[in-house]
Amino acid sequence: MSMIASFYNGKSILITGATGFMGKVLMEKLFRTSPDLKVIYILVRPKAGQTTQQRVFQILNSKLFEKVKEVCPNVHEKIRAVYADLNQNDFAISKEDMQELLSCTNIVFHCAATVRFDDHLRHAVQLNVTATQQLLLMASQMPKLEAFIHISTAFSNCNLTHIDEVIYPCPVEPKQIIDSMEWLDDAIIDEITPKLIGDRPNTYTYTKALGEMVVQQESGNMNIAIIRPSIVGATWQEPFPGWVDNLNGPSGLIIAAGKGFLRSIRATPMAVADLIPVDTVVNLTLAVGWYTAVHRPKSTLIYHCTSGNLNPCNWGKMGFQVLATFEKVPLERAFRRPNADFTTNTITSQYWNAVSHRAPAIIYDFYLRLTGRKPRMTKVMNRLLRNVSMLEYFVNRSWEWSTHNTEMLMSELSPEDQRVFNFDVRQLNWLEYIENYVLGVKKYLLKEDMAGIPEAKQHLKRLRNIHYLFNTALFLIAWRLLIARSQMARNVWFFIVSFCYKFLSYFRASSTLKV
Ligand SMILES: CCCCCCCCCCCCCCCCCCCCCC(=O)SCCNC(=O)CCNC(=O)[C@H](O)C(C)(C)COP(=O)(O)OP(=O)(O)OC[C@H]1O[C@@H](n2cnc3c(N)ncnc32)[C@H](O)[C@@H]1OP(=O)(O)O
Ligand SMILES: NC(=O)C1=CN([C@@H]2O[C@H](COP(=O)(O)OP(=O)(O)OC[C@H]3O[C@@H](n4cnc5c(N)ncnc54)[C@H](OP(=O)(O)O)[C@@H]3O)[C@@H](O)[C@H]2O)C=CC1
Repeated sequence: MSMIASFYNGKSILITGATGFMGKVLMEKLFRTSPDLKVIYILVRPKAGQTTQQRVFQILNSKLFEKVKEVCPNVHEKIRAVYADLNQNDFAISKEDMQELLSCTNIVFHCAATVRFDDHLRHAVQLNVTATQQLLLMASQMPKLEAFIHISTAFSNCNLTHIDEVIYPCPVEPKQIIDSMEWLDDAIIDEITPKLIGDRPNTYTYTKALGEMVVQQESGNMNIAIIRPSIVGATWQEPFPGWVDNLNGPSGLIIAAGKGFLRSIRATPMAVADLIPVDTVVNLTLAVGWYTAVHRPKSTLIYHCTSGNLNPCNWGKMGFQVLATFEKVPLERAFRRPNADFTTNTITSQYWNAVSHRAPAIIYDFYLRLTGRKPRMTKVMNRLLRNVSMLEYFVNRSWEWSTHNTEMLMSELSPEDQRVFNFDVRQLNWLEYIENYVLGVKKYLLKEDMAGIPEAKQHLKRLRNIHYLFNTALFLIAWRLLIARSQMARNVWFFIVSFCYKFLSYFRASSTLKV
């Protein structure tokens, strides 16, 4: 049997961020491979009109958990949702719940974070730094704690190009930042944010770097490890290929491209697309949890969970495969036909934004107005382009992450564990993975029915015809205007017409001679 799977049996595990993309896959794998685990405590807040219990119920009844229910039919009894808000003091956890968590927890997986790039620094610090500090304080009071696993990001040091499995200090100490957030007002924070984040592109990467420093400083005697995944994408294999349930990272752009909203992007085709499937990240996380608890490394080990140095794929190849998949399985009700132009030039990119994105949106809004409906496409397009501009930093650069610790861990696993908790990204076939990713976006994220594919293809044909018709009409109008205003255009027109006439006469004469 797998050593890692049996390690988690009988354990009480605390997960933050369990309602998130990665947290759900982590829970699913734990229940499926270690159905005899004692309990999983999850810190959940009510959201979107749902109580914590309703949220858990919804997760357990989702497609992702179908296999779990076969292996572990009493999964509902093994999950304990603890009301908690990581933005509040002591996470607003009740005294009784806190007592239970402190006395029972064996392993902590800290996944919760704000992953928004444009979050206000105060909020990002609260969640990614202060909450991490508070959780470490809680963990230090857990007598049965065997390991604390912190999920960071490979981009926490994206201001560097070569990144080792070490913690790089930020100029200002996290404690100072936490203190200053308490008394500075929003306007001053806005003013100092660019200076604080320095050459990082956003508050997310900066606060995740501060979070790592906090982990290092507050580790005390605990067995701690940090995992740094790169861009987390849909599942590769488990529990089934292509599962994804949020718009982060490439998923949102795949939809925007498939629906024909986004047809070009400022991106470097040869830059490495460091995607990593979410099940690979989860397998590594569970292996790290086991290794950290059992082998108790002397220092805090950092594990890069990246693909670029072992099995690189680039954005050009990815865009090509996304488009190829949309040829076979198009999305329904596309706005325009999918296309993926990559340009590295800012002026060309602005030109395409005007011609290929904004102009069609304006024309469509004009059509909506004419038909008595409310125009909305320009607004949607502006928002999309703003969002895309925030991702551009990551698609125009390549990074090198060293993966010594991750490779060391792989060599420590038994062949059975290497199979059950596979995180060897060298085995990943990119073309197959991207195709499944696109299919997953269609099925699980957009909830589109595969039976609608013929209609979607028909719709794309109609869009192609409209496109040809529109271009022909545009050309004729432009030509007509030109002829009316320019003698030279008239001469060219006369030349073309007489040439065609002569050619036709010659053709007719030669065919008459043959008869
Ligand atoms: C020609 C084209 C061809 C393409 C072909 C395709 C080829 C492939 C090319 C691929 C290139 C990929 C590049 C990826 C690079 C990623 C690098 C990551 C590196 C770091 C990795 C990490 O370590 S970090 C984790 C990742 N972190 C994010 O990736 C957050 C980003 N993102 C935000 O920072 C915010 O998103 C941002 C943007 C501020 C907007 O913010 P925003 O407010 O304008 O828009 P939102 O997205 O919030 O919301 C808009 C509406 O979507 C609804 N919605 C929101 N989220 C939802 C959810 N999860 N599920 C359901 N629905 C959701 C929401 O409810 C709104 O709906 P409504 O309007 O009705 O309310
Ligand atoms: N996705 C990616 O591409 C990458 C992610 N990572 C890291 O992986 C981890 C998980 O990311 P991912 O699953 O994608 O992120 P999600 O945004 O999907 O999930 C974030 C989780 O944090 C929880 N959370 C946020 N704020 C609070 C709060 N105030 N109180 C309680 N819970 C809260 C969310 O709960 P709720 O559902 O209530 O909002 C959710 O469960 C993060 O640490 C992230 O930095 C690293 C690299 C890449």
